[in-house]
Amino acid sequence: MFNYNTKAHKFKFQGEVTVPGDKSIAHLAITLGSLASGVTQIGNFNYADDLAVTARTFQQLGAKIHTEVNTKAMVIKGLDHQLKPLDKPLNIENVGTLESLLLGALASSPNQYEIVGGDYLSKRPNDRLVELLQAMGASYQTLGENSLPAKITGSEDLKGIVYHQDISSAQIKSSLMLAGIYAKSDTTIIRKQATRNHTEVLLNYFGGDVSVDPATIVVHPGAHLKGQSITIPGDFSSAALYIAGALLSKVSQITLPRVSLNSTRIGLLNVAKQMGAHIYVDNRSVNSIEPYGDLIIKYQKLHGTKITNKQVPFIIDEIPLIALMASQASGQTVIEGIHDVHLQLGDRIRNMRVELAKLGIVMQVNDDTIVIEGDQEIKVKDDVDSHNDHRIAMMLCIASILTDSPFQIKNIESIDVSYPSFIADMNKVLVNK
Ligand SMILES: O=C(O)C1=C[C@@H](OP(=O)(O)O)[C@@H](O)[C@H](O)C1
Ligand SMILES: C=C(OP(=O)(O)O)C(=O)O
Repeated sequence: MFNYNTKAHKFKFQGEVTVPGDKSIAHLAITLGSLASGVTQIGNFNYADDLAVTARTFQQLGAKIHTEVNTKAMVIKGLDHQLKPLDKPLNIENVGTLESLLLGALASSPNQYEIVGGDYLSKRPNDRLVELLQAMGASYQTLGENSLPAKITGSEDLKGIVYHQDISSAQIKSSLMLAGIYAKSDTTIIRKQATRNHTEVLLNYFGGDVSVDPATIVVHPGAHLKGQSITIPGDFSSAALYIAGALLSKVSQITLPRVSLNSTRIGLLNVAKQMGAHIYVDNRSVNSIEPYGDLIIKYQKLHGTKITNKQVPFIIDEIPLIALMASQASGQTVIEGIHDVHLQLGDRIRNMRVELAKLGIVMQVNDDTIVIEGDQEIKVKDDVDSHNDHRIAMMLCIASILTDSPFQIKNIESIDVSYPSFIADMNKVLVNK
C-alpha cells in the first residue's frame, strides 16, 4: 500500500535523480554473456526482481555469475553455448522478456527443458513465438493453454526462416534472433514497424553477425559470441516517471543524469515535445555502445496530440504515463495502433483504464485506439490497484502527487520488478512548493 497523506498538490519535483540501469539491455546482456565464451562484465546493473530471475535462470543453466564487491558490476563466466541439462523445471516467474529470450536461447540446445511461470505467464499467449521456433526446428510441448508451463527441446540443426512480422514485438524478434545465431541458414525478419533495437546492437557487439536495414534484419549464423564489457545507461522507462511528474507538477524542474537516449526507446520524449514540452539534453555521450545523456525537464502546461501507430513501439512501456499526461493536457489526445499492447501483462491498457477511472480520469479505449480528453480533474472515488503491473503502480504514484485527496495503491510491491528504490528516490526530489 502506498499513500501520501499530505496536501499532495503542494509538491513539485526539484533536483536531480539518477535512475537505475536499463532493464531491457540488462536482460540481453545476461543472456548474451551466458551464451558467449569468456567473461562479460555488466556495469550499472539494476538489481531489480525481474533481472534477479534472469540471472538465476542462466546460473541454473550453468553460467557462473557474481557481483563485483567494489563496483557492483555483474560478472558472468559464459557457457560457450554449452547449456547444462536440468532435471528440474526452470521457474521464470512473471518475467515476460525472459520467457521470450529463453525460448530463443534454448531452441538450439538438444536438451529438453521444462519452463514454468507465475500467474501472468501461465496465461500470456506465446503461440505465435512457439510456431516460429517450431518452424525453425525446435520442438515444443505446451502443458498449459498456449502459454507456460511448457517443455522445449531444441535442435542442433535449426534452419533459418523468413518471418514477416505480424506483431510489432521486440521480444519475438529478439527470440528469433537468438535462435538464429545457432541455425544453419540466415534468419530474416521483415519488419512491420521498427521496435527497440537493443538486440541488433548488442548481438553485433558480442561478435554476432546481424545486418540491419530499415525493412529487414538478417541474422547470419555461425558467429562465435565472446564476452564483453558493457556499462548500462539509465533506464528511460524509469526516467519517464520523473519526466511526466515534472511536466505535470507546477514549477518543477528536474535533472536526470546519464539516461539512455536510444532513439527506439525515447518515444515519450517526442510525444512530450509534440504536447509542447521543452526538454533539454546535456552531456551526450556513448556508453560502451548505447547513447546516453542528461535530461533536464521543466514544468510546462501540455496540449493534446495525435500519436500514430509507428510511434507506439517506442512508447510501449510508457502508455500509462502518456495517458495520465494527456488527461491533464488541454484538448484531446489520440493514441493509434495499440492492438499489440493488449497482449502485455494481462492487458495493461485495460488495467490502466480501470484504475484511472477510480481517480475520475476517463478515456475511450477500443481494440486499437485510445482517446483521452484533456483538463480532467482528478477526483478520487476509490483506492486503486496496480494489478501487479509495475508500470501502472508507478504511474499511479505520480497521479497521487497531482491531487489533494489521498488514496491507496494496492499491490504497490510490484514496483520491485524494475525499480525497487522508486518511492525513496521520488521522495528525495519531491519538495514543498
Ligand atoms: O524486448 C524487450 O526487452 C521488451 C519489449 C517490449 O515487449 P513487446 O516485445 O511484447 O512489445 C516491452 O514492452 C518490454 O517491457 C521489454
Ligand atoms: C512489459 C514489461 O516487461 P516484461 O514483458 O518483461 O514483463 C515492462 O517492463 O513493462
